[in-house]
Amino acid sequence: MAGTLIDGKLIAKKVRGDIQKRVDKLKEKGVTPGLAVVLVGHDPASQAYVGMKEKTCIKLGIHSEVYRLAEETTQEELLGLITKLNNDPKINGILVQLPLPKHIDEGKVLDTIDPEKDVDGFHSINVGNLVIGKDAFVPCTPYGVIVMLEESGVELTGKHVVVVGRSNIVGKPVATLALQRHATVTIAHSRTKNLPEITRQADILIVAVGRANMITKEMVREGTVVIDVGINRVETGLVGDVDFEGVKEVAAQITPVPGGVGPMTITMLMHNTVLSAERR
Ligand SMILES: Nc1nc2c(c(=O)[nH]1)N[C@@H](CN(C=O)c1ccc(C(=O)N[C@@H](CCC(=O)O)C(=O)O)cc1)CN2
Repeated sequence: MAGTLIDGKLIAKKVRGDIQKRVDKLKEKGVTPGLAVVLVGHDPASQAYVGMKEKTCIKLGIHSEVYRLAEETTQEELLGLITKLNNDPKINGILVQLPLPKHIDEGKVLDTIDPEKDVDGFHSINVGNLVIGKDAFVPCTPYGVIVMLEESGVELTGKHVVVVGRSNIVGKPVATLALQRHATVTIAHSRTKNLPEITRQADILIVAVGRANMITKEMVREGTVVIDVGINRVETGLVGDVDFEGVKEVAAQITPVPGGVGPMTITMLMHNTVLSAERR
């Protein structure tokens, strides 16, 4: 292997150590941070992620409430629960697991969460504040990507960051965060022409498109740092958006799947929940 591995599990463990200290400090002051997670329906991957969030809260001593609602829950019922959680002093963070069933308006739900408890950073106010550089909750996966780069000694200033994918959850916010750190940023997407020509210009390549193994060795220049945000379930198990075996031969540093960005998502959620409790 030419490049070195960016070990998400190891970095997540280190960051969680710091979060643990902050939880302990809050508890000394009589404050227990609290996170409420709402899951609608029975998507197996979502159920697993919610279980992982609950387990991590318990490990860190964060109060955890999980609401598992039936697939046919109405939008009004869901908004009612969010309003109740907005007014609950035990709860510092509220997260609605995505994706939601089709009959529910995702934007309406996310904008009903109190922006001060919006630990996912998906409320329009937090999205807007992030873009203009004001105080905001930073969405967990993009935040995790930036922390991984920083912990791996990768400087962003002046670098060409190419983001493949323009989702609200990952592509757009990670591009914003890289820009704030003085990178030159290109966002590529499904309609981008000559994608390999663009990805080969990257110093740092961040891929979040949800298509198994779509970034091949030929699309990556020697010495690039490659961050794979994709999690795709294929017959052989979990794979990313990057053809790991091929690309690792040319990359300077690369994240694996699993064990790369994934563990950082839940870690940064814990960070945001503790931050919300500290702000209170
Ligand atoms: N409200 C939200 N919904 C969703 C988010 C989000 O940030 N907020 N992100 C994803 C899912 N997600 C957290 O919710 C998540 C995805 C992956 C992992 C993770 O640790 N993955 C492991 C593999 C785990 C496995 O075996 O499946 C890894 O990559 O090593 C954690 C959280 C969509 N929804």
